[in-house]
Amino acid sequence: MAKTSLDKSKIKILLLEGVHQSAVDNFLNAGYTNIEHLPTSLDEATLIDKIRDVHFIGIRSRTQLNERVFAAAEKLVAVGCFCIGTNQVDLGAALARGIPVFNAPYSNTRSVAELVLAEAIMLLRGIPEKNARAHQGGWLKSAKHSHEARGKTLGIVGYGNIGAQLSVLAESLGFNVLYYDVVAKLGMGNATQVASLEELLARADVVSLHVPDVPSTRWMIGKEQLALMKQGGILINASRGSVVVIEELAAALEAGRLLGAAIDVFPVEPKGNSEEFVSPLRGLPNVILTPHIGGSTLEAQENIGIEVSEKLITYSDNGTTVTSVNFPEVALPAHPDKHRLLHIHDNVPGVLSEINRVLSENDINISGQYLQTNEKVGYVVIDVDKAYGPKALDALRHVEHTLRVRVLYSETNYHE
Ligand SMILES: NC(=O)C1=CN([C@@H]2O[C@H](COP(=O)(O)OP(=O)(O)OC[C@H]3O[C@@H](n4cnc5c(N)ncnc54)[C@H](O)[C@@H]3O)[C@@H](O)[C@H]2O)C=CC1
Ligand SMILES: O=C(O)C(=O)COP(=O)(O)O
Repeated sequence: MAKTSLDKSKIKILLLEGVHQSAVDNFLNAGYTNIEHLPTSLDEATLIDKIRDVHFIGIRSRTQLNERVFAAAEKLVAVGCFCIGTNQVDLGAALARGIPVFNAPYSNTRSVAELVLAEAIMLLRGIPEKNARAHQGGWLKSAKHSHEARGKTLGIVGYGNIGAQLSVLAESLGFNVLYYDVVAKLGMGNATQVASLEELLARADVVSLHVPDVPSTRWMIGKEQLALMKQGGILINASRGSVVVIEELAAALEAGRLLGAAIDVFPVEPKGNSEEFVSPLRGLPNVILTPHIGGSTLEAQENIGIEVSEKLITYSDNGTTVTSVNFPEVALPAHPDKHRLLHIHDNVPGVLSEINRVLSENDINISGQYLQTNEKVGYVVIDVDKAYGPKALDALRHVEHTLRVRVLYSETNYHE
């Protein structure tokens, strides 16, 4: 057996941003004991310093994993985003180093949808201002600008998991639902897709944004789009702070063009709970400001902790990459009597035949081989009956275009 193997207690796991304890428990139960669990994100310099000997990192939406961080992450095997969005990770930089990135695509979907629905009702009734006044001893009893949700039109921009979940909840309350998406999507219930963002903005009483942070959504709602919204319309953004030009939203609210807004995500967010939150929206009436807590419920966080840690453990133990957001997806059987080689390489012609030539030259008989590729990377998993000797491993590492080689030995679950 190769002595270069690493046992589970030596695999270092760094969990940032208060990832739920359920993740720590899962890692411990799976035999991974070298875990550092921190309540906050780290600034770039500290992260670069810390990540050098880390094998698995778990983050949420705040930690930026950019090219500079990946360049320092010499031992990094995989990344877990304990959230939905993965825009904080340079997925290309990870892929170029053979590092799969996982997330939790559904675990906080419901939490966001529930919050948005509640905010829509609160804003339609002018509750933020009435509530603030009452706390100050005021009494704003009036039906002016107060509306039922029933019969109003909710316009959902981005009809993915959250948008569709919101659509179902909103219809049950009596909203008519319209949605705009760049992809043709099946509408839930009676929800109807419209052909353009402009049409949605013009027809909706409440507009809610549920798009990812991608180039096409960056600053997609600014002065021009706000001007298309109905007089007295409502805007809700619990997607990403880069989607709305916040100064232009503040201007529309101040001018009385919009009745209200609920904003959970901001172009610049405080790094932690002790830093001041600065925004042109502060102090505006009928504006709900929340500190990026759309997905922050105990239920969601516990489920996310379990889901993402399981994906990292499965990849570590077995090589499966199913649901990775940047990597070829390979679903692998268990390998109790087999030694498993994970070979990650640039997706160029000839690499697989070169790998097989090395195996054949070293008299290694293949009992199972699984290959998936994406545009950039090939991921081949090879099960064999006898351990890979150091000579064969060395040759496999030197196959041209190799990005990374890992070995999972069957008897001891040793990893390289
Ligand atoms: N506030 C919070 O705490 C949370 C925020 N989020 C944010 O919500 C976003 C949406 O989450 P999911 O619904 O799970 O994502 P999803 O990927 O299921 O849906 C996104 C939808 O947006 C559509 N889309 C992409 N570009 C578009 C464009 N230019 N115009 C219109 N539609 C476009 C996609 O086709 C897709 O249907 C996440 O990417 C994340 O940034 C997610 C969870 C919690
Ligand atoms: O799931 C997401 O994309 C979110 O925005 C939630 O982020 P958080 O885990 O609260 O930092």
